[in-house]
Amino acid sequence: MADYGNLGDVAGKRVLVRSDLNVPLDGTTITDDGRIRASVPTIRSLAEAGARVVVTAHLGRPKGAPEERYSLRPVAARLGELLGTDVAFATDTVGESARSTVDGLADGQVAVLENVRFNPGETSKDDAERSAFADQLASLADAFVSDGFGVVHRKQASVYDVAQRLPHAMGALVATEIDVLRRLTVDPARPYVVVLGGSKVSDKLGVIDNLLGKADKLLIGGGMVFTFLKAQGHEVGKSLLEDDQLDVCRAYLQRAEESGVEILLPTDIVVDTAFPSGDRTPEPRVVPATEIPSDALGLDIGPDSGAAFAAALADAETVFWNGPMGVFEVAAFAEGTRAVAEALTKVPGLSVVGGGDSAAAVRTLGFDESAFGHISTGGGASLEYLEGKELPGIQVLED
Ligand SMILES: Nc1ncnc2c1ncn2[C@@H]1O[C@H](COP(=O)(O)OP(=O)(O)OP(=O)(O)O)[C@@H](O)[C@H]1O
Ligand SMILES: O=C(O)[C@H](O)COP(=O)(O)O
Repeated sequence: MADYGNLGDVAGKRVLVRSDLNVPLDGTTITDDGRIRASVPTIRSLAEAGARVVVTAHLGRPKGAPEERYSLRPVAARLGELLGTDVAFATDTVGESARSTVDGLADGQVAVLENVRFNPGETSKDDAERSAFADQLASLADAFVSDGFGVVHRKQASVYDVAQRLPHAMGALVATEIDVLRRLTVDPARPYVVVLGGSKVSDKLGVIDNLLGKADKLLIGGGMVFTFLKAQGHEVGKSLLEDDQLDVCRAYLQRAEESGVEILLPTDIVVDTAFPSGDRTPEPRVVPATEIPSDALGLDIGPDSGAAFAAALADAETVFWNGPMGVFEVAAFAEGTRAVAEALTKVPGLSVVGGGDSAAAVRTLGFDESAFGHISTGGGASLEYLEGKELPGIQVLED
């Protein structure tokens, strides 16, 4: 029998799959298809089991109305290439096109619906509006499979409400992601080292609060560094800074000292006088982290810091890394990220890379994905999991 988890035999059934196909695009060119590839196994196994697979997903953050640049059409085409089969595409989310596309599916065929965020009901904070949209989505299917791990922290119609309306199951990707992240929260093998970077500073400070009680070492790079350096009384020039988080950073440094957790900040920084853009040739300079000139901004951790971070990772049994160490998209500021990625490939224990940009960095810098224990498709979702927050898209499956 063609079983899919607790859904039983799915042959001939219309199965709505929520995937996270939110990939970076340059025009209509997909610059990193990692999330599409990660979504393939669940879609393929349902199709092979004879289901009529209806994929719903978002791309970017459109404001509840169609916008050509956020169309999933190129993503559906790439999915078809990866599956090695034609994938039908509906030009709306739950309208005429969606209905006729789903009606036209034979057993084992796959369709992708247009960007679910083109409908204002998807992300609405108004329960009635979200419910009405979820009713329409649910009417397109007989069962629901939740496989968009990157979006399970969102209480949105296609993630949360639709699961309340249909027999549902957790997809293989979500199950794998949760399994790996659980190993980071429940009795992780030690030493447990966490590396944090990137630019969404205030989003990520919350995770530090939780990790101070769990990790043995915390390595901080990327745009997060400067709020910490400033909190220690150093000048940071024009670097990324969240002034309203200075007290929070000071409190973390204090708590780390009291609880014996080692927080490693970079000792040298690669600076430039302007953020890289257009044709301007970067003019990188390495300066001590405590002496960032007033006209400069920090764009990467320096070589000494890269080596120190690598050394701190050398004996790690568990590592979680989120957020690049610098503006890795520009070669002059990619070396810190490369040093950390390289070190992660050598750790003796479990290494997890979490976050859309971190995963893209690893791939664009040419690392083989198999050199890492796990590359998570979730940025915000994996952080919220590690923060100990309840994820609505998981909780609804367990209810
Ligand atoms: N010193 C810095 N100053 C400004 N931006 C930086 C700095 N270091 C890294 N970045 C930028 O941070 C961005 C990635 O940060 P982000 O916090 O979004 O990472 P992520 O968690 O891996 O991704 P996502 O949240 O999309 O899953 C990159 O585009 C990089 O250029
Ligand atoms: O890119 C992500 O982290 C996920 O696709 C979720 O997207 P969102 O932050 O726009 O909800």
